Amino acid sequence: MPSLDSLPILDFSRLSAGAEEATAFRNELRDAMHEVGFLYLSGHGIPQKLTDSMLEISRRFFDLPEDLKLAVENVYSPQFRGYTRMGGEITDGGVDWREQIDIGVERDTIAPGDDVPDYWRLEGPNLWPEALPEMRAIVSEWTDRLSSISLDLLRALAVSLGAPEDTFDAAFAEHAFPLLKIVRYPGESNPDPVQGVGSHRDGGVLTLLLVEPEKGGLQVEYQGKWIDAPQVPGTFVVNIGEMLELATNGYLKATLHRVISPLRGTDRISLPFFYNPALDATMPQLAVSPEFQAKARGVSADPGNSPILETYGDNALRYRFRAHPNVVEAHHTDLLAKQSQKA
Ligand SMILES: O=C(O)CCC(=O)C(=O)O
Ligand SMILES: [Fe+2]
Repeated sequence: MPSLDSLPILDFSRLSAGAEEATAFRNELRDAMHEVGFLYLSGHGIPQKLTDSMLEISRRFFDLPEDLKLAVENVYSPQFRGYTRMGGEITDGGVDWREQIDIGVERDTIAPGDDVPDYWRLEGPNLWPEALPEMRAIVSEWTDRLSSISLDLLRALAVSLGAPEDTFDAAFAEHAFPLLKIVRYPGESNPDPVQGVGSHRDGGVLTLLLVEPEKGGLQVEYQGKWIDAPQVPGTFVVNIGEMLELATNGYLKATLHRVISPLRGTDRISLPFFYNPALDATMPQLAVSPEFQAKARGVSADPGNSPILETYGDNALRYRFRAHPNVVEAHHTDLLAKQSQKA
């Protein structure tokens, strides 16, 4: 593939514009996710009003007084939900210059036991800021809509690779484990930017990212170079996570990316949504047709050099341990020895 100045753009509405358009969309989706692993998705049908409400409630959250944000700090959540203060997260061995709130699926906690895998510790309630009671309903509509688009994209990818359309459905049907992060990158320096979030691959299946209008900072690796991926109006950035790379034996690519901090005097809000399967799901190995299998590259090395684990929950827990040592210290020191073998 020739060099690339910007990510490909694909119009999601083509998937429901007749058989021919749908096939063309699926093939272009597959090729972009094979070559680049990232694209902009337009035509997704999310009402602008909902997007505006999400960005507005996000900004209001970050504008809350520090003590109200710290009242929902992740250190109070064994499930790693809630607020991460500035400098409280580590990626690629470096400190990320961002604050965020993590919101997952609202479920009961699961009692520990000898036969209960450790990753079930990630199931449980969210921490919602009391000052913003309307946040819950907006976020829940957002995650429902994004889950539905994500599943359609997965089905399209399955078909495009010659596999049954429902290949991935079971892993998500009953107990999917999506996660929304609401993130703010403050502008801290000038002229030399700092690490907003360090270079990484996403650990799940598929990520849909909304960035505030007119904000840059996201960079995506392509052929050994960083490509800028500024916000494009009306689109989400969509990318492949490591579990989908694993499921396709590397045919679809989980691509390295990072965010460079904005300059002092500005900031940047983004909403990465990670569409993840049930914690106990193993990704089905896709029966990729021979034509594509021949071009599969195998699976990229995890940045920490450890193999991607087959069960999603094992990966999820490992990522959480790496990124949020304060939560581990408060709730999970009993697992430290076991986890450090997997790290
Ligand atoms: O904020 C962004 O633009 C991307 C964030 C990201 O890559 C992540 O949180 O995994
Ligand atoms: Fe990411």
